[in-house]
Amino acid sequence: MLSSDDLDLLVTRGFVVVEGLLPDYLLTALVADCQALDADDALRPAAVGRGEGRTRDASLRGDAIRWIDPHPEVPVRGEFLARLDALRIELNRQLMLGLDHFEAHYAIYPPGAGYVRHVDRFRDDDARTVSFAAYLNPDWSEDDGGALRLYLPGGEVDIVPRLGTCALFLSASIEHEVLTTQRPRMSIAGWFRRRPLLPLKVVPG
Ligand SMILES: O=C(O)CCC(=O)C(=O)O
Ligand SMILES: [Fe+2]
Repeated sequence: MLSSDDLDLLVTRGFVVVEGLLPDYLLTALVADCQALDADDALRPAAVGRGEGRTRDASLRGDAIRWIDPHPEVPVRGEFLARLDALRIELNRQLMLGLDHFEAHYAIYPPGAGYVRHVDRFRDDDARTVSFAAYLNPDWSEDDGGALRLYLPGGEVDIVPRLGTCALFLSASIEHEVLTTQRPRMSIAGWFRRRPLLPLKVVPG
C-alpha cells in the first residue's frame, strides 16, 4: 500500500515512485507470465489514439501489449488485479477520487522502441485519472535506456524501469515519454479510471 507521504506526493507533485508495492514472489510470477505470453506470440503492436484517430505507428509508440484479465490457470493475473483494486479503494478512501475501475496491460518494448511524449487521458474521454506503471526488468542499468521521462513544471524526471519499481502519476496533466530502449523492456501499464464525466447529450425536439 502507499504511505500517506506517497499519497501527498501524488497529489501535490503529480507523481510518486515506490519500491515494494508488489511483493517479490508476485513480481517474479509477473515476469514469467509476460515472458510466456511473449513466447506464445500473444502480444500485439500497440496503437495510439481512439476511435477514428486510432493508428499504429512504431515511430510514435513501439511496444507490443497484452491486456491483463483474470485467468483460472494463471492465478498471478487475478492476484495482481486484486492488489491494484485494493489500491484503487485506498485511493478513493484517502483522496476521494471516485475511481471505479482499474485496467492494465503487459508491454514489451523491443530494442530501438520508445513512446513519444504524450498524456494518457484521451481528448474525448476523461475516465483515466491515475496512471500506473510496474517495471519487470531485473538487472537494468541507466545505460540500457528505456527510462520513463516525466515532464514537470520544475524540469524532467527520469524513472529507471528496474524490476520492482512502480510509478503512479496523474493521467490528465503529466506529460511523459518512454525513452528509446537498448534492451527488451518489460512492464505493466495501468490506469485507475472513474466514471466518465462527459456532458449528457441534449436530444433536440
Ligand atoms: O512504461 C512506461 O514507463 C509508460 C508507458 C506509457 O506511457 C503508456 O503506456 O501510456
Ligand atoms: Fe503513457
